[in-house]
Amino acid sequence: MSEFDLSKKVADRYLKREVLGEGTYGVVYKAIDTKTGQTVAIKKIRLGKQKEGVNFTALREIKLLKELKDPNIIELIDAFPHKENLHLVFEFMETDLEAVIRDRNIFLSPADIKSYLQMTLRGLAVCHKKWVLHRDMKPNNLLIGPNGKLKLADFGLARIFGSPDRRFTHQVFARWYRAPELLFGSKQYGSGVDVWAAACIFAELLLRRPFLQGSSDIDQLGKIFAAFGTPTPSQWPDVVYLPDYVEYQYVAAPPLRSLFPMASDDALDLLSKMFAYDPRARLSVRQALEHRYFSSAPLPTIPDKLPRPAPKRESRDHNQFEGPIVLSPPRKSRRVMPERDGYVGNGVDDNASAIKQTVGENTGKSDPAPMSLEFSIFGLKPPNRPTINSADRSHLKRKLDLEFQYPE
Ligand SMILES: Nc1ncnc2c1ncn2[C@@H]1O[C@H](COP(=O)(O)OP(=O)(O)OP(=O)(O)O)[C@@H](O)[C@H]1O
Repeated sequence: MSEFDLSKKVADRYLKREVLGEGTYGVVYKAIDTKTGQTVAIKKIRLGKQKEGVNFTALREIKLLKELKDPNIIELIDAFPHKENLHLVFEFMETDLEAVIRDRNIFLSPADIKSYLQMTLRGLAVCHKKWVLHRDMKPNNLLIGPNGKLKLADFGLARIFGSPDRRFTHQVFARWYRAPELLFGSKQYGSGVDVWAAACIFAELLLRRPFLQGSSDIDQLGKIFAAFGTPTPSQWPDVVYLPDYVEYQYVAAPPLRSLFPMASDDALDLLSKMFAYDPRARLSVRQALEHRYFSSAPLPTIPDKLPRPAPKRESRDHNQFEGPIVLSPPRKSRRVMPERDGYVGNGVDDNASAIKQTVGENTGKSDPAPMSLEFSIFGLKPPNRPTINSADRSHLKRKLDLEFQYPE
């Protein structure tokens, strides 16, 4: 059986039901695993033709998810290439935190807010322990399962950190959740960017609306300064060295209590420390989890007692996708996601190319299908697709080895 047939065999295992939505990297479908009867979500990622003919985002997501196994991190059940796409099979989640926050029929008690924040930070703590930044923390990337458990999802932008000279792009994160060092162009940021985003999510849980809704990067900084005052040299000595730093007119900080009138003193204390300007002074996720806010009354609500909206995953194209997965042909044009609602999209290259690189060991759920996660990306060669020569191949493999090296 050819490798193409093998990947088709794996694809046939999943009975596609309906479109759940479309994100930056592709469409997400609800599907049934005909082998186990389990409902799953399949993220179909177009394999873009990038410099060396590989979509690094997709490979990165797989690699990261394999390393990050935790009750508060979405489980990657399977991954397989088929035709022009990479399919990532995740456990199915009913809703997400954005839907909870927006649902006006839901009352969130202080204990409920504490519970959602605690689960968010626990998932993040696992990422940071493994030297991984999430880098796209926002409420709709925090999925909620049938038992109320919150899980971090969408690691498409996440990336390894740790090496002191490793530089990153600062154009990550939905703008409203972006830390000030990113807005000032920092390229050597650390785990503090996720803590800032988690603080924005905490604030959003308290306010029931996004806290800092900038309409541009400059406006985002303006919103931050209006809330916390312009940073003083004693608060953030190194800010002046950041690439895009410009001096702003001094604005004094209003009392934090005036912005969060209903929050407890402990909640405000934690919030202010997660929102510290200087990333070095900002609490780490571990420290945040040890804050007395989590041990003082009221204790966090247990997940399955948390209020949740009715499952929002309704069928948009019901019946249209019945039957085994039928994959659409590759799109030829380059698609650039527009900015919407303060969320920053990423350009996605839709042209397919040969997939390469062995992805590695299985994520757990036993699956004898030979292409399941263990698939050799180097080996896949769908018909009429460009191939790569061996020089390109070894260059690419070296690059990927570097890319995926985790610090001890
Ligand atoms: N495991 C899952 N279970 C159920 N629904 C999911 C799952 N993963 C994603 N979805 C849903 O599929 C849709 C698209 O998700 P995706 O993560 O691709 O993009 P997004 O988070 O909406 O946007 P962006 O890519 O810009 O962050 C969303 O409605 C999301 O809630």
